[in-house]
Amino acid sequence: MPDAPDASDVPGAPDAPGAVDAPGAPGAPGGRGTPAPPVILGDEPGSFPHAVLAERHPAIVRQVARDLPYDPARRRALDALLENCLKGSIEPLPADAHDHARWTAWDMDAHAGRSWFEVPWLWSESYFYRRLLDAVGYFAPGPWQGVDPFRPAKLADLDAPETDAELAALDALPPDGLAAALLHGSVWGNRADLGFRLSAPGAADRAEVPPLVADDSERLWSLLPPAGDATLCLVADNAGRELVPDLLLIAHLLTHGRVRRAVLHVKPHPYYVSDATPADVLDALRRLTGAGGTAARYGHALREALADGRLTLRAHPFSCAPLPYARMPEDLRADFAAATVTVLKGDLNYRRLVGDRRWPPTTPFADVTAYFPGPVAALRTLKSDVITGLAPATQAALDATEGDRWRTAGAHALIQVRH
Ligand SMILES: O=P(O)(O)OC[C@@]1(O)O[C@H](CO)[C@@H](O)[C@@H]1O
Repeated sequence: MPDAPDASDVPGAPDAPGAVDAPGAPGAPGGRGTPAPPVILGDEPGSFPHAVLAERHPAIVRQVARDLPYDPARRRALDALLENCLKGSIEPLPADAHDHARWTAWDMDAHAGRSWFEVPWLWSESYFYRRLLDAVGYFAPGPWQGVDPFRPAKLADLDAPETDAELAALDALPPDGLAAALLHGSVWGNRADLGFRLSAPGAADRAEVPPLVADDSERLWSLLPPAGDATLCLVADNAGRELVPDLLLIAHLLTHGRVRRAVLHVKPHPYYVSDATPADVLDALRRLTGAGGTAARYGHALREALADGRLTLRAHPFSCAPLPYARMPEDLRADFAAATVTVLKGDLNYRRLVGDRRWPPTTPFADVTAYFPGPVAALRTLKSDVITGLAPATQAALDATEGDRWRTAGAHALIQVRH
């Protein structure tokens, strides 16, 4: 299902290849004189990025082959992808691929011919999902066109009994605590990431409501005063049990007058297993309206807001780009610039926001996001090495008690805001 061209298809667009990815390049996140450290690659055996390429991706291919009755040709293509990712080199998209020009603008030629482990990890992960969609026939005319290979896993998650319990719990919350509870629900909902659970089974349940390592929630609320005129842009991450609390938060803000208009960005096609697409938004709305109580009320409020234009859904091609947001195209930049605040959900969006680099954890969040065209907030559980904005004492305490594990285990979270 070809998606619409975006500004980055235009030669010379501001996100031209190489513009800001090179360490220390002008305009690289790091702004205000903070030199940019090296971009993270997947080439170090034993490292988290290496394990994602060598272990998580094969597990994802096996899951997809198990979950849907693909025909022999599709299965051979999945096997070939696996072989290529582990032992081969990156092959460019076929010249007639609908998004060939876009991927060319997104550095494809620079990385073709190299091992998947030797190019920026953000790039190789993203390209893996693009190739996986090719293997299952997602873009090609035929019976599998537009069939989400991750839909069985996403629906199982959405329909899990835990979701019923979470939705019913809403009715027991005191009205004056609802906004804070929904914000925290949205943050911790980010643990419901199906790719992550494949390689860290049980991780999402292990920690007992662990503390936030940074909490700028007061700053976030100050941007959204009651009876204000705010436009909220929320860049979603996962479907199912993360999208449900995200939607509840949006519904609450809209119905309580803290936000006049909301824009919800989702992915134009399946990505990183559980990332939300427009179809997943409809599934989540169905789940809400069928639940009863506050959840159903909010579900109906969201349907009305979509219908009358107070809530807009976007599926921009750059949402599936293998690049940092510093290279976003002009139309997306304008969207974010028009928002009172843009809330970016999840680990991958965090990596793209600050740059997928080995930042010292105490690097100021405001510095690395200075390029962003308006106030920006990150709501994320920690599932990869990238981190900025920690107080020195927080980093010291985490290192002392957990070694390096706190960075990737999904047991900590953060709310960071730059005005
Ligand atoms: O963006 P999300 O859903 O919070 O997390 C995505 C994730 O599971 O995938 C990447 C590794 O593949 C990491 O950034 C992170 O662990």
